Amino acid sequence: MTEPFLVARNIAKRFGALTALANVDLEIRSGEVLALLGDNGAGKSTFIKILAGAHPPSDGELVIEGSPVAFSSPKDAASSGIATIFQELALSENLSIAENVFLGRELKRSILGIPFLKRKEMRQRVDGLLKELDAHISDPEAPVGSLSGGQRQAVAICRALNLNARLVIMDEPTAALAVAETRKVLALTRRLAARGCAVVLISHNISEVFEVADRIVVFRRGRKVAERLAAETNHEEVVSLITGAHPDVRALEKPN
Ligand SMILES: Nc1ncnc2c1ncn2[C@@H]1O[C@H](COP(=O)(O)OP(=O)(O)OP(=O)(O)O)[C@@H](O)[C@H]1O
Repeated sequence: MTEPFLVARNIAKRFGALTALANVDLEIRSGEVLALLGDNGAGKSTFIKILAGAHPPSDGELVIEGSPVAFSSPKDAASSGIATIFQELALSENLSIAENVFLGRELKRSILGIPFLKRKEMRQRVDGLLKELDAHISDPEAPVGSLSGGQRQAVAICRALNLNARLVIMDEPTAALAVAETRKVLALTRRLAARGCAVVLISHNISEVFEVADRIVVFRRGRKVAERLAAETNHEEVVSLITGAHPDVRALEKPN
């Protein structure tokens, strides 16, 4: 088996007296969609915020391709190849797709000391990424504000790929989408993995998770309580792992 892209070892996060995460060990592999499931408050968001450099862990370490990393900001995580696509997407409504994809890192050339944007090159790069993702957008010059929810997800994914992301974390990407758009975003998720990215997907929709995930990890009360290959589990078992009715979880949670 290939080396994982990222290993989380014994991760804990405390907020004052509250333990949001404890003893989380997890491997995230390139080319794989890993779904993170768990009830409200299980610790999923806290965990991805640690991966994304938004929170430092209270304990434990993250190791990327064999080397320990310590992020002090989301920028640090981004330079290690980690991109997070939060539900809000953080796109600029009145800018075009290419402008959004290159925001803050525009390609420029200098003529007689005056900087000019390399618009054509940026547009070509974005067209290439959209094509690779099989995302059809009829007018790439249109402002992002006029795009559908699924198309916006595609733009956010293009931005991540343009930053050379090796791990893309998607937080409930389909929560606000209609059925047809959901299908497209799930297909995009698979294509990211096929391209060699590691993908972590947070979702509350178990059927959707079975459509795209290779592996399923369940968090409960701040702990990782189960890890399964999607092909070796089923909807019913996953529900019982989330609710704690599963015998494995009951054994873990039994008071000493
Ligand atoms: N910044 C914070 N300060 C204090 N407590 C926090 C903070 N962030 C999260 N928590 C607490 O940590 C625990 C885990 O929350 P987290 O948001 O990670 O869960 P979740 O699994 O993502 O849930 P949801 O699906 O509702 O987003 C909760 O008890 C939450 O109240």
